[in-house]
Amino acid sequence: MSRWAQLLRWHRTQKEDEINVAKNFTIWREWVIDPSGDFYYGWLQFMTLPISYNWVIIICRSCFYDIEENFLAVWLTLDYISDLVYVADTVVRFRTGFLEQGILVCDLARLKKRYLRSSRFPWDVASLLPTDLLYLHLGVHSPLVRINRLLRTPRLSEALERTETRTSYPNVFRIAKLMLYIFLLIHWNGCIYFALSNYLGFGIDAWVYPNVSDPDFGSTRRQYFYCFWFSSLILTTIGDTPEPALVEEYLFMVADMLIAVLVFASVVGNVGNVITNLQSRDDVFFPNHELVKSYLRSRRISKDLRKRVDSWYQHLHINKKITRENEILQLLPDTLRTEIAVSVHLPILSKVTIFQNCETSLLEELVVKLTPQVYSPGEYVCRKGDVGHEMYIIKDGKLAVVADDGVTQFAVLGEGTFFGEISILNIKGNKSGNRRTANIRSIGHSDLFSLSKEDLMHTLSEFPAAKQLLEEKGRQILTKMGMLEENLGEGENEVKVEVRMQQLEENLEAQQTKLARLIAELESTARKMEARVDQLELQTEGWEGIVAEGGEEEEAVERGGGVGRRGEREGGDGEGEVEGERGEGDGADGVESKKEREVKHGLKQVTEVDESDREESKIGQEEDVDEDGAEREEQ
Ligand SMILES: Nc1ncnc2c1ncn2[C@@H]1O[C@@H]2COP(=O)(O)O[C@H]2[C@H]1O
Repeated sequence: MSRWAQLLRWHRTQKEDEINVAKNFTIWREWVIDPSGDFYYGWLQFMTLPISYNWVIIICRSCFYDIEENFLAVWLTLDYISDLVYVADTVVRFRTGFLEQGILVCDLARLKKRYLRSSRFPWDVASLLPTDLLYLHLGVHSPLVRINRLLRTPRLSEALERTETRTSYPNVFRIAKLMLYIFLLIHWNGCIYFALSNYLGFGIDAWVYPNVSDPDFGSTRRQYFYCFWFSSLILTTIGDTPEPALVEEYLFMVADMLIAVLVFASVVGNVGNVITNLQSRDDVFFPNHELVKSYLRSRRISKDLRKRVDSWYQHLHINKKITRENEILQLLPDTLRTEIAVSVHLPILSKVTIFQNCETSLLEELVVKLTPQVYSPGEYVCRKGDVGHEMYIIKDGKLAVVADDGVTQFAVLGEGTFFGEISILNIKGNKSGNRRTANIRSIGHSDLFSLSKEDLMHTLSEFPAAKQLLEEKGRQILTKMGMLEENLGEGENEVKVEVRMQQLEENLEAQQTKLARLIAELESTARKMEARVDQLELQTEGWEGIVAEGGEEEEAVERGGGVGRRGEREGGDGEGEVEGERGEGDGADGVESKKEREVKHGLKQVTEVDESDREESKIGQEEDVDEDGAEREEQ
């Protein structure tokens, strides 16, 4: 039974292994390199080795036969290792992704197509051509056939560029890069000098390399270092080289001197650049001291004040304090700037008592608005009676709340505390309004963060709890100083009564307007009623006439023998209503007497007037109800 179990387990592990292998294979097949990732960067760094090797060794082996012959096995091994790295680099090239609309393209077919079509591809292929096959024809001691390997140099430039952007010391790196180029140039020049000497004949004159049969100049090491020294004398324009005697020697010297001019110019330019960069970095980090100094001199500022300025500068430089952080970071996007500010300042801000329990979002909002400031010993940060424009948070140092004599200290404020909030918070009952309530003096050097009134109010408007805390602390200080209005409650009551009075006056005005409208309406209704009564009287008279004539007409119709007209006339209920129903008839049947029409018309008008009156009064009532309702709400 246990054997079966073992067999089963073995089978299961076998299967798992197979699955893992398949998985790894799939991962490899889909493996794409992010050009901004660490792997790619590491690979570029690695590529500098074979490229540098080829740059240094190929020429060296070609010119110094001893070096070539004595270490051939080493060179051949290194050659083919470097070739393998080149092949691997080509694979990396095929699998390096690129960004399309900000997204990394991982489609291998597209990556392949892109590389094949790129301008780099032919050069990479050329750098990998198996030119070593020429050894068969020229012999194995002809390393110059591998010169095509130098065509991978753009990879070296890419690696150096990447390092320059990544390193924290770009200026040091730039100088190192320049030195590397100069070394390479001197090396190549030294090698060519040795080859030329060999061609012309060692020791034929003072200019060429001395005779190699001389034991002092025969060793390989001596040969190389002599040539390197000679080359560096020419290329660094130090001179003091033996006079050339042959045309070839002159040509070599002329070419070298032209190159030397370029080298010298590029050295001076690059070093100058680095110094300027360092200077401009200092200018951005610290305000320009020289400029301020000359300004102070030209304005004949007192020695004492100038000394204070100097000591402030010294303090900044010695303690590496940066006062222009916001300016330095202003080119960064908001999110990055906030993150940097948070990581730099948040630990200090969260030490501040009032901000300790605040939400992180409030702190993050505040942190980007902080401006670092440095105060020297004895300097006043604010003076009593000044208008307050900002509050301060103490990052480092001690400050004293002092009396007007500048000596008597009421309180000492230390790291993590804040001040200057009272005059910017508009605390109710603050007798000093927006004026500073005290003098604040820096005891030693102090690092503060200032936060402008606008920024603080804007942030606090979204965080009322923090505002209350700040106000509470301010009120406590004001109460201690006796600068808070005590009859604040009475004052509030006065305000309330005034508001109530105003409301009452407004209500009264509204009522008067309404009354005037009602009176006007009443008058117009009375007039209409009078007119209606007159009309009714007139119509009643007409009515009587019709009734009298109607009897005669009916008699006449009956006498005519036609189909009679049945007329129904009903007397109204005092307001007068007439309804007529017509039957079928001919000729004179439908004829209405003039008087009858007049009466009908009159009655209709009366009815219309009556209805419109009713409508009006109804609307009037509704309006009244509305206004009453609104008024009640107001009250
Ligand atoms: N007795 C005190 N103790 C601590 N801080 C004070 C004292 N008096 C005044 N301050 C602070 O000093 C600041 C001076 O400016 P403000 O009036 O704006 O706000 C004041 C308070 O923040």
